Amino acid sequence: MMNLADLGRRGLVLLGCGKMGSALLEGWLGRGLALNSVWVTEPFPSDWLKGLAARGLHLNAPLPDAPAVVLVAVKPQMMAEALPTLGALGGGGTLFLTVAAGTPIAFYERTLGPGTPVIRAMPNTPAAVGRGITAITGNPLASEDHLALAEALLSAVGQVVRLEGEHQMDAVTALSGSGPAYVFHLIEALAAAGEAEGLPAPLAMQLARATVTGAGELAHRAPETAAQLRINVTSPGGTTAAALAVLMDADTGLGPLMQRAVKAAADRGRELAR
Ligand SMILES: NC(=O)C1=CN([C@@H]2O[C@H](COP(=O)(O)OP(=O)(O)OC[C@H]3O[C@@H](n4cnc5c(N)ncnc54)[C@H](O)[C@@H]3O)[C@@H](O)[C@H]2O)C=CC1
Ligand SMILES: O=C(O)[C@@H]1CCC=N1
Repeated sequence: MMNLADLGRRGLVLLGCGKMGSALLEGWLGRGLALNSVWVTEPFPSDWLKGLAARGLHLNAPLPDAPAVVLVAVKPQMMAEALPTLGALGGGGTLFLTVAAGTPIAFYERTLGPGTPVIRAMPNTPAAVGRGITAITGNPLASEDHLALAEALLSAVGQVVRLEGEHQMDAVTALSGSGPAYVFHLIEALAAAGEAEGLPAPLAMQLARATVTGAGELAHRAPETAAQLRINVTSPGGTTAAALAVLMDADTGLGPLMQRAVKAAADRGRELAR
């Protein structure tokens, strides 16, 4: 049975440590993972990573023979080049936990050998502040212990949900994996709209940013549904109702637009899988 103590003893390997790998690593180190139990393979290490290496993290060093977990966090486009370098760790007791969008579990099984436990996870960047959400699903070799270990690791940086199966992964990627970008773009669009109504740019951006983060925090904490929170802002015949008439238009509103955006992301995930 594998647990977090085992992870400290046998080691955690990160293949690729860019934005997502760093967000996860930051969360784990914050939760007490020892620097000397982490091996990172990263051709372009950040200054942050180099600083960690100076304090005991193994950076671009020979890997342990049988680490407890390999976290795969390279771009799908780099996968075919990067993953075979870890071929020797496949088919043994090492769990491969991958966050790459689009790359199907079958690819890892083909590259690492059929006896390899693989868990595919889709996190998002709010993990950097402990407020991510990650969806996971494993191959048949990923045991309940493996899933529990992945859950323990990923819950260090936010919520974790288990999927029915890999068939849900492209939709999840399109919703929560890419979703933070849609929200950041909402901040940009809201600020630009404020500017168009005559506000100076810095003030418009301050108002937009605080509004989105404040509303997000309220949605996080309040027991009411999102619909009820929306209704609470909307005075009959008032300003919000006028805006929502535009945003909730069945043909030209945010609903159909968001559907198109999420479908484009899910389609791209399916394309990357080919
Ligand atoms: N950024 C995000 O919001 C999310 C990203 N993901 C997934 O996480 C993965 C990484 O994405 P990001 O961190 O955003 O990209 P990134 O480009 O910031 O990080 C990828 C890292 O892999 C490194 N790399 C390239 N070739 C390598 C090799 N041969 N061996 C080892 N490392 C190598 C790069 O130098 C880079 O630092 C992707 O597969 C993406 O689909 C998943 C969920 C959310
Ligand atoms: O844009 C991407 O492909 C990755 C997956 C989810 C978020 N970023």
